[in-house]
Amino acid sequence: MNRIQIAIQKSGRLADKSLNLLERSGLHFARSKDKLFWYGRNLPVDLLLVRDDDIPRLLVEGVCQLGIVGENVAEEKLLEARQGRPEVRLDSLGKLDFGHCQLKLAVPEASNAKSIADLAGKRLATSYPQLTRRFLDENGVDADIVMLNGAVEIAPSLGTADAIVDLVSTGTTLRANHLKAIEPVMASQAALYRCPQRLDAEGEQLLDKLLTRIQGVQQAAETKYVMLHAPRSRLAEITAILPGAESPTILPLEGQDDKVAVHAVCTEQVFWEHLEELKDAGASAVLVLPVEKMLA
Ligand SMILES: Nc1ncnc2c1ncn2[C@@H]1O[C@H](COP(=O)(O)OP(=O)(O)OP(=O)(O)O)[C@@H](O)[C@H]1O
Ligand SMILES: O=P(O)(O)OC[C@H]1O[C@H](OP(=O)(O)OP(=O)(O)O)[C@H](O)[C@@H]1O
Ligand SMILES: [Mg+2]
Repeated sequence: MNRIQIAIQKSGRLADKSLNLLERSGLHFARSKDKLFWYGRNLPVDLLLVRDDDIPRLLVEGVCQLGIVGENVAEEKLLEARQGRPEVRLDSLGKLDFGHCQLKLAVPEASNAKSIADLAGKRLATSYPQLTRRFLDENGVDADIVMLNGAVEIAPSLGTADAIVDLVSTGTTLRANHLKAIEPVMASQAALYRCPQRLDAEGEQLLDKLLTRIQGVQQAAETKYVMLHAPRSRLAEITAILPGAESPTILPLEGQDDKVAVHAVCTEQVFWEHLEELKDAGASAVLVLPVEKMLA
């Protein structure tokens, strides 16, 4: 059968987490430091390490069958490709819960602008001209877009733009450049995409298998195995506190009639607040363990 190629970012914000996710999904690659192609050792699945901007096109053209890229880049490149070919598609297989950021409209701290409407006729610097144009159009505002590939945040102080549309996470970059965000344009995180072309039956089966594994790893990341001792009389109260736990296992404790052991798979995040509530409800010996893999 043909091998499946997965495209991920070679280096940058998404690189390590993308590779880590695939490795935790049981894919092993013959790593090579300089090469852009890592051969899959245990499954017919290889890795292509590229600039993130190239990933959407590799998928659209079917050069790669799977890819991990920020929704911001996928959407920007899709809008760009659709200008010449309106039929172009890219199928998202789900968000991956890393690489969280927001594309935001920001202006100099001293500016009076409060919204995009206040920037009519002005210049907006961005690396995302398509998303910025769509945002302008949606708001019925006309403004000039100054395309910059990097260092967008210095455009206002250089006098080449009046505002920027750029990625923000902690806000440190904006603050360091005396800018303030005034409107969100798009929320983004890393997502898994597939090529729009259908593969042969074997290829589709392998894609399904990979997707199930990746979802299993993601679900396991949120899931915790909780073990505790509970007074029999407060069992209902205690199990109700366990977040996302369906039918916990109740086990007897040797020599103790009034206490039982409770084991539960919590599919939602377990916070310190939950543990404090459990303790207040009479639970003791509470253990929270990570879950490595899950298969429903
Ligand atoms: N500050 C941030 N916090 C979290 N995620 C971010 C942040 N900045 C960017 N991202 C996400 O990570 C993606 C990659 O960001 P990065 O800065 O590594 O891109 P790049 O410089 O374009 O890399 P490349 O060299 O691959 O083109 C972005 O497109 C976005 O989805
Ligand atoms: O709100 P913050 O937490 O400061 O994050 C935002 C910054 O992060 C990204 O750049 P990155 O640091 O990845 O470097 P780059 O500009 O070289 O891509 C983005 O382009 C912003 O500049
Ligand atoms: Mg890039």
